[in-house]
Amino acid sequence: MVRLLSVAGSDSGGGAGIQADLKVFAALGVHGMTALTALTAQHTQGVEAVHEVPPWFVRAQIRAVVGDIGVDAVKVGMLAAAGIVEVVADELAELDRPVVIDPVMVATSGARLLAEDAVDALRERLLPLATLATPNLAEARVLAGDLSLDAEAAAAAVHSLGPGSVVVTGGDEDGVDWFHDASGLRPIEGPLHASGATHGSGCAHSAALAVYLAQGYAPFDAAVAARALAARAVACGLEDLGGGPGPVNVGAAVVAR
Ligand SMILES: Nc1ncnc2c1ncn2[C@@H]1O[C@H](COP(=O)(O)OP(=O)(O)OP(=O)(O)O)[C@@H](O)[C@H]1O
Ligand SMILES: Cc1ncc(CO)c(N)n1
Repeated sequence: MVRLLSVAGSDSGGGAGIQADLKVFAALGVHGMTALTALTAQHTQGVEAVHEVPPWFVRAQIRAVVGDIGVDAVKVGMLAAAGIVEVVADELAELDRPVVIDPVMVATSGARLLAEDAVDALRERLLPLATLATPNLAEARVLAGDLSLDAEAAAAAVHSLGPGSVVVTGGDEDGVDWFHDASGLRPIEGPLHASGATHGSGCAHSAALAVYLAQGYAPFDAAVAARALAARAVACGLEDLGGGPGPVNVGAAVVAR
């Protein structure tokens, strides 16, 4: 049994965060485990409140599962605070496993999911530990420190910060994901679905990437497969749920393969 660990926040609305990750893990037939970093009181229209988990307890959750069950790959999502970034970096540095870092910063609704003073720690401590990093264009620009970059330039700039490879996702732009590794830049193209159900697309994408890396896919092949799964999850998304962008539907996406 392939064992996945998600280090991420809880979305009470069940669309993003840990809830999306566990749905992906179950749908792809792997064993999912979690280290919660924060609880959000959240729905499709926004984030009402955030309750951070103390860094020592994030560390305790990671150590608990690594020590007994073992981990084949890790997906990192919302980290909330600099102290949490530091302990996650400490623990991942000890773990010789593929790591996907989704540098979650701001929810689609505009709520901050990472404190502004935690961006430097994310860039300097965590990104160099990533097998693959999956910023969207806005996150890639912040990490690169240049808000005027286009997706191709942003992918190159984030790659130079130390991850093995980078995918700048294009869901909010044109649907083209830009992959950059040591051999350069490649587009990952596919349909852009006109769906009102995109909540959790980025979480589902990075969780699927971690599964495919654990199963031995090369990073580019994993990124192609994860883009296809995330796109189908958007196409099958639950548009009628809630008053905002509805949750992606990962289970239906896997059945539709
Ligand atoms: N409307 C869409 N049609 C097809 N694919 C999509 C669509 N929206 C997003 N995707 C795909 O989903 C994956 C996640 O990308 P996206 O840019 O949505 O991440 P994100 O902005 O981090 O998501 P989130 O809204 O969860 O923060 C990418 O592979 C992207 O191409
Ligand atoms: C908990 C959580 N993680 C990530 C995102 C980004 O989609 C979100 N909205 N909520």
